[in-house]
Amino acid sequence: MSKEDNKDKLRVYEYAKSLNMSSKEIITILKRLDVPVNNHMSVMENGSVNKVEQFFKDVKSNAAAKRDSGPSSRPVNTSAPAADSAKAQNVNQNQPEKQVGMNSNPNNNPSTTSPRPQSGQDSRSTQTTAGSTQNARPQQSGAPRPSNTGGSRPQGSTSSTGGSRPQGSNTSSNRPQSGTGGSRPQGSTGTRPQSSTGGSRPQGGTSSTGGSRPQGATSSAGGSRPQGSAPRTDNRPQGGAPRTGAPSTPRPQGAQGGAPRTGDRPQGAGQGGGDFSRGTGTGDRGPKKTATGGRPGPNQGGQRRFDDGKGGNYRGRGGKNGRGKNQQMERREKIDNTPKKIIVRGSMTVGETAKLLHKDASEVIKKLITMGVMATINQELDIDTILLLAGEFGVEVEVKIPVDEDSFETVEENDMDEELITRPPVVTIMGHVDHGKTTLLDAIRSTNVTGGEAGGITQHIGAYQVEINHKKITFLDTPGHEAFTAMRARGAQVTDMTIIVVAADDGVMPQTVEAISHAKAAGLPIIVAVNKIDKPGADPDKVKQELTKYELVPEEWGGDTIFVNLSAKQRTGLEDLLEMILLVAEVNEYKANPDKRARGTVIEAELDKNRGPVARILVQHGTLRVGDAFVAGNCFGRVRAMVNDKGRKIKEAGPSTPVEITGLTEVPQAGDPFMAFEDERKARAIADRRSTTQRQSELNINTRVTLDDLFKHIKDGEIKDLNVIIKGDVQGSVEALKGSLAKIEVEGVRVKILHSGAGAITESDIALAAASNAIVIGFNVRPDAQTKAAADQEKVDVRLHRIIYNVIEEIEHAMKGMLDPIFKENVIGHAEVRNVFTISKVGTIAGCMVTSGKIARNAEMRLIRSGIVVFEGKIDTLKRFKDDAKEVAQGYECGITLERYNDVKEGDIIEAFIMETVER
Ligand SMILES: Nc1nc2c(ncn2[C@@H]2O[C@H](COP(=O)(O)OP(=O)(O)OP(=O)(O)O)[C@@H](O)[C@H]2O)c(=O)[nH]1
Repeated sequence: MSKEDNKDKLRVYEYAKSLNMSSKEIITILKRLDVPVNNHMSVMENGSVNKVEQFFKDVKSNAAAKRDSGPSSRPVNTSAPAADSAKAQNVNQNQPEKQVGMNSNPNNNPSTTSPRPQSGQDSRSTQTTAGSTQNARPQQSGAPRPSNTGGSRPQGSTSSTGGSRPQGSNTSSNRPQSGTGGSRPQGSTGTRPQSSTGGSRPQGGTSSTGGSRPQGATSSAGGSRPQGSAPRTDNRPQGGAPRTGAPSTPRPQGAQGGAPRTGDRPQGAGQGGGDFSRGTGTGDRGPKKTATGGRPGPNQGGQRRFDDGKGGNYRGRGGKNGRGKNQQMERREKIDNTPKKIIVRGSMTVGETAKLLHKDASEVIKKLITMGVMATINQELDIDTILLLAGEFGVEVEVKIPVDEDSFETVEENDMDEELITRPPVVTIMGHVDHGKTTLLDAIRSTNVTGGEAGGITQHIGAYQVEINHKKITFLDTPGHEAFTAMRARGAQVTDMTIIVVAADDGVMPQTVEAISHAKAAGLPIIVAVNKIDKPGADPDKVKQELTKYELVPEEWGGDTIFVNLSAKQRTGLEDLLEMILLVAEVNEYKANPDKRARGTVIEAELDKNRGPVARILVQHGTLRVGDAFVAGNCFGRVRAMVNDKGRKIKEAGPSTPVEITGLTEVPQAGDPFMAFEDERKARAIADRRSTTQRQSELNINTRVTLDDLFKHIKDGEIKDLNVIIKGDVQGSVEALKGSLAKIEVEGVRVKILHSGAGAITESDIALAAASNAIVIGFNVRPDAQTKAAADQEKVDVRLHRIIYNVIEEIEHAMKGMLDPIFKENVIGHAEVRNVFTISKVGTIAGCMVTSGKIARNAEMRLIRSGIVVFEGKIDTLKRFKDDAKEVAQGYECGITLERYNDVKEGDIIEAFIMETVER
């Protein structure tokens, strides 16, 4: 990987990570260098990287210069051979440079690191033995040791011996320096924000050797490291032994690993950390550090560093110092912890989102404010906001909305383009009675049997496939629009295109028009097959002419409808028809993903005497295999056997393949959705829940539109078109009605006539209305008993009229929400007549006892005698003793006179009621 490549779009945090430094450190350096930078997400241009690198170099050379001049730095270490130290020096000198190299390659850690591991490991292993043992000792012995470690190191110069060093006698003195430190040998000083680190060191110092050190080493070093490294290295060899376990450890590594390490420096730092901790492990802080340092993973500079950090925290906690520092560390960790990608399954609260992003809620809230969203921690964020928010943090989001598998037919699966393959189109044939639908289906089936399918004997399984030009077409075997629409009414969208068969000798007939309406209502492409052209008197052009009225204009006349002349009986023109089907299919690019669990629709199902429930299904997505568990409607099962339309047993069926399956527990209905599930238990549970839901929804009100609730649907924005089917006694009145309805103008909604025709209202009309959420208007026609029953069952609103004006007015009012209000009677109470007084000029007064509810002065009433209503009217006066009363409650006596009625008798019951309007 070239340096350049990696510099592309390099962000501060990435760069920092590559150096095992914190973003904050890099930001500080950048600011020092007057490079504009906002936060850890800021992009680092090549120039900035170079500046930082140069900075490191300078620091290094400064350090080297100091080192050379300052005699102090070299504590002499017993164990470290001179040669080593020399080596180490070199190494260190190199380090920064190499680091630089590294720096430029922030993304390359792995590769860069790779050499490192070995060296690291090597060194470590050696180290450990040398360093750690040695170190450990002194440490243990020396209580003070801890303190020093970190700080002393650089200064270690002062104290020469490991032993002494630890005591930090110096420490104190040195430390400060180091702390200040920056001053620290390397003069890197300034750079080091880590002087703070330096700070940490002391902590560490105090509390624990290793602990602080590593930190210091690792993190602080971060930026400074390079610098620090230089001197340190020097120390290293020497210090190796003496220097307390922790600190020294890395050194040796460095020494040994010298060469390789160089390159890796940054990681080296990390490793150093690791080593430190190890050293420590040997020493006091055993467990934690070991844990930390224990990870010898070669390339994990970064991780280690974390670990070190943690180690540091632990120590910090254990120790007395530096909560604040720990927090700093934590914060640093959090930054580094920012996930690359999160998975979102719906809206979440700010708190939850923050957690997912590994951020403080406050940080997220602040970010939201900058995005213009004021939110509290418990406020819900929708997916869009989460997407934006995550983007602000540079985090990628994958949205996974959980699927409600119970209503699997409504689940939309989005497949990637590359997962989709072209599937055969699914075709339905429709047309008027006797125009030749069945003959055409048979002709296609028998003449286009795929090669190799013996004898061409096909089995009726509700659909079949033919092949032409190596492409398949699936035909639904049940001709006629009723069956088609019945399926559609059940929510099944099975067909891709329709063939409308019109006999050339007969022309367009009522059911031709119906079929066209049904196909259009389903939004499907139409191909017109002009059949029976062999017959004398056949006039294909007349058919074309007639169909223009229904917006089916042939291409040669400037339209876009494909017409094919054929004779199903003589089997001519069939190929043309098939080719046209393929053409339409090609244009519409019907595709499906075969590599997922199967979904489809039940075309037919029955109970077979021998085989039990049998379902013919069309697989529409995925691939169905023998043995698959599935749900079909409210039934479930496991595919026991699968047979194709040629009667052959098959093991699997892909998209657009019709198959007959056995293995169901019950018989589903045509149009039921079908889906395979991972196991039978799940399929059973889903089927059970589906049937419960279905029972409940059947109890609930229908969702079909009626004129009574039309306005509500319009108000709720659920309806923009009022779908209407018009049937009239004669074509003339139908046309007149259509014309008038088209003129109705109500804002936000329009009348859409799905189908119209002369003749009685038929079951087919009801089916179309049910499938398309339409109302049916009958003008001077009525439905027969069967159709009426179908309409009741499907809850289709059928309006019967004899005067066009009334139809228009009713629909217009319904659209405007101006239909007369519906009144409902509400009985408020009963009173029994106990005495009757007749007073001249007043009339008959009924002395009553209120037996239930109350009697109100303004209520309406009916007088009931022996169960028969003898009068219905209004209460004239209502009195309690001599006073007028507004109402009298149950258990009280009252006097009542009725408006314009005096023939009240003892024992009569006065029922009071009020009329209330009911919201539509
Ligand atoms: N001459 C001639 N007769 C045909 C042709 N196609 C169909 N027929 C005849 O027309 C009659 C009706 O054909 P069917 O295929 O049953 O028509 P259908 O549309 O399926 O009729 P239903 O199932 O009742 O709706 C039969 O007697 C066929 O033999 C054709 O291309 N030419």
